[in-house]
Amino acid sequence: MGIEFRAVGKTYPDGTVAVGSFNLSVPSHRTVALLGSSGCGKTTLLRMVNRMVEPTSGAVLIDDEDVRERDPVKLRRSIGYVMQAGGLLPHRTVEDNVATVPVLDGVPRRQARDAAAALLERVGLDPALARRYPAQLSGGQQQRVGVARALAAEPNILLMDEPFGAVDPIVRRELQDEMLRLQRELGKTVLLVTHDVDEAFRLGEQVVLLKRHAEVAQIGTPVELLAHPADDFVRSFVGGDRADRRLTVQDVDGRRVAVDGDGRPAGVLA
Ligand SMILES: Nc1ncnc2c1ncn2[C@@H]1O[C@H](COP(=O)(O)OP(=O)(O)OP(=O)(O)O)[C@@H](O)[C@H]1O
Repeated sequence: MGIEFRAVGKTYPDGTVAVGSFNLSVPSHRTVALLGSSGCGKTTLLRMVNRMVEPTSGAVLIDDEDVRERDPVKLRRSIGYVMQAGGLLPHRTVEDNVATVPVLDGVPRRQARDAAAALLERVGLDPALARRYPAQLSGGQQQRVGVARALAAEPNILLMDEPFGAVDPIVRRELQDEMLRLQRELGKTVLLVTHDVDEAFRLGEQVVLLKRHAEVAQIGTPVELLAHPADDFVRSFVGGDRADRRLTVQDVDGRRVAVDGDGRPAGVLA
């Protein structure tokens, strides 16, 4: 399932221009990261895919069909959506949070709960946590539940809005690794929003770096953005001018060690 943005614009009723005119093709089974500073329009773009926000110009297509042709409720249920801090329902248990959409879609509750238990395991959670409420979980566990919930309706498309933003860097890294593992197994079409360069580079096969009004500064693989930044804005955003990204090689007793611009070792070359 591919997603296409065709000259999409969004001006909110109060006159705020969130998105000028945005074009992008997200191929099936790929992970594309929308990267940019706060307020550049990332969330607005993401929400136009599942019609939580309607564009004021242009169109969003899924598999060549304009999403406006689709019933918004059905469309939303058919697309996984992972929000910052999990976005869980506080008064429902973990298993019921995960089972909510399948039950709405007509799956018997018992069956949906069994499927939820399997999904919790799949995202690396102990099924014993299924009966807890979200507040009884750590931030990282809540975010894993958020991913399980988004996967519960077996969507082909997964939208992720700063999904791992609310946890410390170590847990964040674990969640990113888990996401990469899951994505290798599942091969969903993933559109991810983040303001974190490292997250975009770790998870995104393609990275779309945005300026204000969702103007595209550059689209490319992480390697392309680092090696061939289109301009100073891109170079500065991706850290090409940052000492901790600039590596040199030093010979240490016959082994080649990569050292960053501040002299800290970054790794050993094989
Ligand atoms: N409902 C709304 N009404 C008016 N303006 C809005 C609305 N939602 C967002 N905006 C504005 O549109 C612009 C883009 O917002 P958006 O949330 O898409 O950006 P973002 O890149 O996701 O930012 P962040 O990373 O801070 O969430 C901002 O200027 C924001 O204030």
